[in-house]
Amino acid sequence: MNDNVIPVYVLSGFLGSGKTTLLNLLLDDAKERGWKPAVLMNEVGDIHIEGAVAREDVPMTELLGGCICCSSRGDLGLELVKLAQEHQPDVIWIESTGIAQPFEIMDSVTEASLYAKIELRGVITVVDARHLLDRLRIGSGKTFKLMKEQIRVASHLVLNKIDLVREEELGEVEAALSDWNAHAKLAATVKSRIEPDWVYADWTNPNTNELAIRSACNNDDPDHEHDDSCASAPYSPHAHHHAHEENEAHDHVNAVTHYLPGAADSHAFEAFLKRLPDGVYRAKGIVRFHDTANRYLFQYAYKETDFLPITPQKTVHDVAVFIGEGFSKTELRKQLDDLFEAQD
Ligand SMILES: Nc1nc2c(ncn2[C@@H]2O[C@H](COP(=O)(O)OP(=O)(O)OP(=O)(O)O)[C@@H](O)[C@H]2O)c(=O)[nH]1
Repeated sequence: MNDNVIPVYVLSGFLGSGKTTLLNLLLDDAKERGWKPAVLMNEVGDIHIEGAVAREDVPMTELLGGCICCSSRGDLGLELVKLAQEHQPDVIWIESTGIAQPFEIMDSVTEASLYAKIELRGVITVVDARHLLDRLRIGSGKTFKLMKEQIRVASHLVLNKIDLVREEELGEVEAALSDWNAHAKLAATVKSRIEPDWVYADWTNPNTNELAIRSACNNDDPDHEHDDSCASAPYSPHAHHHAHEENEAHDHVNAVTHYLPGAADSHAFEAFLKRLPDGVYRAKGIVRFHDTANRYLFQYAYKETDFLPITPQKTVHDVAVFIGEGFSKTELRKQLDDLFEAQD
């Protein structure tokens, strides 16, 4: 059994922005790398119309008839756990419906981390450049608000369909994106053509333990053509512009999943929760303490904490997850490691 943590990526973005196009590209790439991917899809209607993406070799779960962020939210977590346990994939992508609220999805993904060894590694939001431009000009409305929210929580922004806007218009949309989310990595694309390492750059492949970096935009490659896909890759001048923000970007966290190596002192842990920065909206996890007999399920929401003693019937891992923005992921992990020191 693969005992490593399975990375989960959420593909977000408004209806028709290019998420499925991106997913297809990522699946092709995964195949080339010899990875075993799995996909969780969600459609608003009752019938999934993206048959094009269905592949026999990729485990795929569909949540139909609702939006994963509301009616079938519990199902998302359950299905995710099932996918992880049954297939032990190397990576899971969740393609969310174009009208999903990203914070809610993150909440259910991190919830699933309590039951299976998975970790939310990124939220990739695909933005239709033309559509956003039109919405910017109107400047209000439900759709505009939702697009803004999806952009705000992204770790990666794919500004797609740039073939449909003029150069000066592109500048206008880019300015809006960096205004709403200065920390996300940004790539401007046609047909969502990114270089996948741009997404995986800091991900160590769980099966090989090697950093999964492969530069397809290598100019030494005799087959290399400097086409759109390379122009939109992180190695392009455009993306270099954002490269200096990369360290910061890691600290602009949407969600942190931290598997705990040992037990902590219960009072020290409570004090740690009380001291959590304001940017942490939500935390939960399964923890063990030196000074108590039980393991505990803890919940934290807007400064309120709750501990429930548990006796799991099945194997569950000790883990703590945090959702919020503008707090330091590195600092949080360090504090947790200090608290939950591994026992020999
Ligand atoms: N002109 C243009 N069309 C594009 C581009 N990228 C994708 N499309 C087209 O836009 C349409 C929607 O793309 P999808 O990838 O299905 O978008 P989606 O976000 O998965 O759509 P939903 O599932 O409805 O949310 C398709 O017809 C694509 O071929 C692009 O860069 N430029």
